[in-house]
Amino acid sequence: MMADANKAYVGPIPSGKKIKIVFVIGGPGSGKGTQCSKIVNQFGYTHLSAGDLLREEVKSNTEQGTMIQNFMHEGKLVPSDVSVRLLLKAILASGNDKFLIDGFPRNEENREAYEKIINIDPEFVLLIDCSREEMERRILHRNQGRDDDNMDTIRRRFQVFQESTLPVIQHYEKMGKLRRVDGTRNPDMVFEDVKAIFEQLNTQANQVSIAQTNPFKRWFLHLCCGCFDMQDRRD
Ligand SMILES: Nc1ncnc2c1ncn2[C@@H]1O[C@H](COP(=O)(O)OP(=O)(O)O)[C@@H](O)[C@H]1O
Ligand SMILES: Nc1ccn([C@@H]2O[C@H](COP(=O)(O)OP(=O)(O)O)[C@@H](O)[C@H]2O)c(=O)n1
Repeated sequence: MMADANKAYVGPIPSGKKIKIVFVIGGPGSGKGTQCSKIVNQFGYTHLSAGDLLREEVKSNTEQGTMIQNFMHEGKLVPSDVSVRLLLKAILASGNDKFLIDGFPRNEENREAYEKIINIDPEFVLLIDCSREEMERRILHRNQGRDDDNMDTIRRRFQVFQESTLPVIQHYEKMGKLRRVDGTRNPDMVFEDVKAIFEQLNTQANQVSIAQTNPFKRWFLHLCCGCFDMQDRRD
């Protein structure tokens, strides 16, 4: 059988490599990319945008690129095994061990394909909430020359968000993994809330590693937390 370069085998991720994943989801134009670049600057994650990876693939002028372009032009979701394999390839190519996956999963099929192919439990799922009017206004002013930023395609993308992404949101909410921020405010204000969520994750991770590695520090931490507890009660 002829090897097809576009469907070349990728993966799996070496077991034993501890990788952190955070999904960033929200409607089109909610500010996912904008917040991701702030998170990258402050917390050292690698930003992987499913949409950007697909747009890169379109530029390759392959049969797969043309297929992707047709889906994106209509505002439809590209088949999940394509987007998941692009994500896997990008994770493997990066030296980093923590990733923001932006614009993914967008439907249950995306989520299931991810669980089958990559299967790294996300630390949490950041949802950027924004009103439709505000998202529409932002997209129409985005001015990045994207051929899907036109009124007909935007309508279809909103419909996909309502019908296909909401079940994914509900899934992670049930699992206690959803962290929701109000994205209608200005980018710095939104980031204040986003930052607090990531800081909380760091604090939890530090406490776990201290507790695992050093019994004296564990005792000290316990003592401090006890003191802070008492302080709180006094206030
Ligand atoms: N909080 C915000 N307030 C106003 N404009 C914003 C905000 N966040 C992003 N934008 C602008 O809105 C447009 C869409 O943002 P972007 O981050 O590309 O959204 P998404 O990745 O969710 O599609 C961009 O032009 C961006 O500069
Ligand atoms: N998981 C994904 C993400 C994006 N896409 C495609 O990429 C398009 C643009 O997604 P994007 O995340 O770059 O942009 P926004 O729609 O969020 O503004 C979507 O409308 C889909 O056609 C996809 O098929 N599957």
